[in-house]
Amino acid sequence: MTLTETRLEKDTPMAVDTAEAAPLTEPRELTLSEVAHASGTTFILALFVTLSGKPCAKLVPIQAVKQLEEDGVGFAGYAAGYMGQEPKDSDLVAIADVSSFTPIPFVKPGLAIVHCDPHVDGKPWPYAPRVILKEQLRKAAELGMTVNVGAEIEYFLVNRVDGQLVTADRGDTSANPCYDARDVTRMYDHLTEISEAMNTLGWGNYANDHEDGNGQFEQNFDYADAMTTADRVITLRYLLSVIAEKRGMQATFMPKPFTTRTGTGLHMHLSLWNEAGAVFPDADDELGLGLSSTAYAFVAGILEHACALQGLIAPTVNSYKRTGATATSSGATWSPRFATYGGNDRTHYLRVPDKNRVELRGGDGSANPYLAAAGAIAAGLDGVRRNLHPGKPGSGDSPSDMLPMTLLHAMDALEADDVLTSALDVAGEGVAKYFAKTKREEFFAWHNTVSEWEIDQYLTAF
Ligand SMILES: Nc1ncnc2c1ncn2[C@@H]1O[C@H](COP(=O)(O)OP(=O)(O)OP(=O)(O)O)[C@@H](O)[C@H]1O
Ligand SMILES: N[C@@H](CCC(=O)O)C(=O)O
Ligand SMILES: [Mg+2]
Ligand SMILES: [Mg+2]
Repeated sequence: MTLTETRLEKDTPMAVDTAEAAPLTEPRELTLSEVAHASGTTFILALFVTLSGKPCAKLVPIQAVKQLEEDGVGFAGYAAGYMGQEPKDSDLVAIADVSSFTPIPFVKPGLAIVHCDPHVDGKPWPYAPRVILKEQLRKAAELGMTVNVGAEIEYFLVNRVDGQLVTADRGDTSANPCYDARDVTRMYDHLTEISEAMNTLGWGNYANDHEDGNGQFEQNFDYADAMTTADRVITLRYLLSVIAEKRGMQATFMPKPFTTRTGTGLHMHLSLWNEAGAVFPDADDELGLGLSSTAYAFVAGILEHACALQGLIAPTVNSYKRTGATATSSGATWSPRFATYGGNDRTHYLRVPDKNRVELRGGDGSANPYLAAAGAIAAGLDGVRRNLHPGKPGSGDSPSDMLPMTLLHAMDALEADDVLTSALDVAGEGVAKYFAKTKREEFFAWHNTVSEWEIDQYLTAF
């Protein structure tokens, strides 16, 4: 649970005056208590994420930082929900990963977040999303590769008025609000507060825009290694939620909050790297995308496992109103219905914007970023190991490429897919079954609820 000085970014608030800490002859590892004290932290949110993507934390005062560093902090896993625990089970002990330590004084002066790995009885808990992603990164390392990921955070700013969901900016009602300069300006204080926070942290916020749906925004930050990006997605969702609340709004990452408007994606850009550098580019590519055979194999792996992967990157009932075979057509919503790939073309499941990366557009704001990255990497690496080829880019949609229509179809596909179930089952069987079972229950809970639509449709129909 330590951090080497050389990994600290100079311009982040956690940078330490190293002269005080140790001689500079060799990089030395900094402890949680050192980085916390050096950054003026007074309270730490020791945080882990459940399988459903809920951030859970205990607020630890600086006086107890040594205890957090040495023993972790305990949680009743069953109470957290969705962590594979029963009420009788031993505590989940969250062990801080100091490399994820992030001061967030923009929320409260002196506050920091540290992402933690839940353990049970001294061992990493296999139901913990961070533990699952770590295992997949270890598998990539066995192939001599590391994975970089860039994530795009889209969200709506909303309010509930008299039980109705409305956009927080009531003036934002244009038929095509995408990129509208006035909508961005009206939300200026919120957007710039988030932008400044990201840049203070050294994340490289480079754009903020109004998206395709009224009240929908996107705020971008630079890619990093897969684990860092997954942690940042969680941190940013948290920041967006609490900063929106400060202004009397709610930030929502729900995939499709409004039936008739564009949904909320979590696009993930992925690239592979080895000792020689970037693995994806290859100037000799005959198919014209500038990709190497390894990149094509990675693409082919994701396409082959796409239906099962949707179960991880589009994991709610609501997800299938944004994407999939029966959702509104792709041109209008920019979300895919078919598992296809192409060049710089946003109607595909996998888009290759340039020779350096592939963009996976199937995921949405309800995705757990650790499971989403783990699933995408497992699928892609399966293609690499088997040296698959995806065929020509841009070949049209065909019924055999259809993405799942509902969460239930996605769970069937997930359970039938050995590669993705083993990606979840890092310590043998259990997690994939548990995940699918819980998601099926979610599906039937929704299915068994009588909706307004049904009343309108059937009340006087017979
Ligand atoms: N080689 C790479 N590996 C992984 N991620 C990358 C790489 N190069 C760029 N990225 C990341 O890809 C993401 C691009 O997001 P951005 O929203 O700018 O693109 P976009 O997909 O064109 O947008 P949209 O889908 O909203 O039209 C950023 O997070 C960026 O840092
Ligand atoms: N909101 C779209 C993406 C829009 C875009 O490409 O910027 C989605 O659900 O994936
Ligand atoms: Mg974008
Ligand atoms: Mg995108």
